[in-house]
Amino acid sequence: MAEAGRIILNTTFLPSLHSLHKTHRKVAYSQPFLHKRHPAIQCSISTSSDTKAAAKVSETVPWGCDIDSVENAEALQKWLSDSGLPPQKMAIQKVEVGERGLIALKNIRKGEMLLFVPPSLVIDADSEWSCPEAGEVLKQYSVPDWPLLATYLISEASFEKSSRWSNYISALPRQPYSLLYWTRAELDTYLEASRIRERAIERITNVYWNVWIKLFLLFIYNDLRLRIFSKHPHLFPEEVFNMESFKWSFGILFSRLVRLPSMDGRVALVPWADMLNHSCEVETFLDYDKSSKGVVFTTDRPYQPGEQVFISYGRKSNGELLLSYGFVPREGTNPSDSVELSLSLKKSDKCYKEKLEALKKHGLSASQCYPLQVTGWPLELMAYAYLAVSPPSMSRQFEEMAAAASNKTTTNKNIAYPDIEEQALQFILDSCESSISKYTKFLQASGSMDLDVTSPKQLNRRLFLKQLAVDLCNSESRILFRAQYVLRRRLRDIRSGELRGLKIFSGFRNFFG
Ligand SMILES: C[S@@+](CC[C@H](N)C(=O)[O-])C[C@H]1O[C@@H](n2cnc3c(N)ncnc32)[C@H](O)[C@@H]1O
Repeated sequence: MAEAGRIILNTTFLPSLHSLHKTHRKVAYSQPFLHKRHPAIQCSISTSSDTKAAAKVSETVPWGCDIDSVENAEALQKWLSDSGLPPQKMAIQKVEVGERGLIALKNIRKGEMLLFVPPSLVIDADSEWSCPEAGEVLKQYSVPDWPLLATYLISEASFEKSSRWSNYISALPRQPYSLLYWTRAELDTYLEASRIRERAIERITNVYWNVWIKLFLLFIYNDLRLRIFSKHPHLFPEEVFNMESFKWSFGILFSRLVRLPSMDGRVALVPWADMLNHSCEVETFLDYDKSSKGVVFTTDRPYQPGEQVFISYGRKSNGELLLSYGFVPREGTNPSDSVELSLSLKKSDKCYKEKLEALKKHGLSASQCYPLQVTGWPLELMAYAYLAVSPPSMSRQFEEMAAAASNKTTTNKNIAYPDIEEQALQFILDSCESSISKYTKFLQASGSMDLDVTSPKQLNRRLFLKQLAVDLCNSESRILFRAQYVLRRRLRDIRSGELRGLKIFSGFRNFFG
């Protein structure tokens, strides 16, 4: 699950998950159906109509809370303290950035260690189930961590108060902010200009619509249903384990799961720590501290009482943050922001076949996306542009260009062909401008966009989604405008002959510096 692995919080902690298991508090387990389970909503799978999809959006699971509910978070805080969380220098509060977050109660120094969530309060693949038979069955089928945890969360949620995690689950958002909750129609309408739309559709596809089943076989609901749930309906009743409840649990995992790279990539939910919001201005992340035996992080700036404390979810673009976590940082605040620029070979190219063959040899295709940043772009992008514009007389260099265009090869990327440099830069500029025109069209239309709503609640949601889309488009188009400016200037210089022959553009990584 490379994609899922890429979007989880950037952190390394907990030396052994088996040690977590050992220290788990003993709980009185309930037998399936001795306790009444809370059914999740009934739903059917439909891909046929956008109207149906839009109607389904209001359906939510019957557990969790409103995304900004502080009452449930306070109950969580109390339960955590009673369950072994040591006194904290922070408290959960409503915040301006991120709905709820952790606020400093006292002065916090730079370099101070905070949190100390003990292993017994961490949820991972070894956590004990309120319905142990269900856990056993998933283990028998060797279900990987992501779908296992998704199923675990639903199972525990359905046991309501009899689950030891009921206070935690009650404080989780009923509808996490995630593109998973955007319908196909909403993605089409709001993210028309951004490449992130395709990524979002892929992700939704991964989780619900089975198109990438070969790649993510064990990670999707249908696979679990067909292979496991249908064979054990008494343990996994469909009124609890259905599309809607999986959408919720995957939404929770995408936005709150913490990676444990030092544990061979194992993953965990860390109550309390997962109340920390992301800031692009901090570098600190969650970790396991062997001496204090808890999940901690070390501040990289001081905080005064009342200030919100942040961690980093990793160096991600605004699009990636929207995709996984459902928010877009303020424009210009994210140094890791990037936009994907799509480049394609021209079908009319006399050497189309040869170029495509060379690309395929290096794992590339006729269309490739490369990330543009406000500070520059990868050398691979320039190599692809050289290949795309090179004439038949350069066919012997196709191989070298294709190799340099691939980030899978270690060959020299720093190639330069002064004779075709102008065409290559013009080729990139054309792609940039075609992308810019899509953004401009969207941003112009967004002012008068028909939100197509039938209720005030739906209006709020659509306004919120539209604002996210506008923020993303503004930040992505800002990068494209910067690239356009630099490319035009460079072309003007080349054309006016000032730079011709000087070959000073061999290193493009710091192109904008
Ligand atoms: C790990 S949770 C953090 C706690 C969360 N704010 C809550 O109330 O449960 C991640 C979620 O917090 C929100 N979030 C985190 N950082 C944010 C930020 N910088 N701006 C806006 N929302 C943010 C997003 O909704 C994200 O999906």
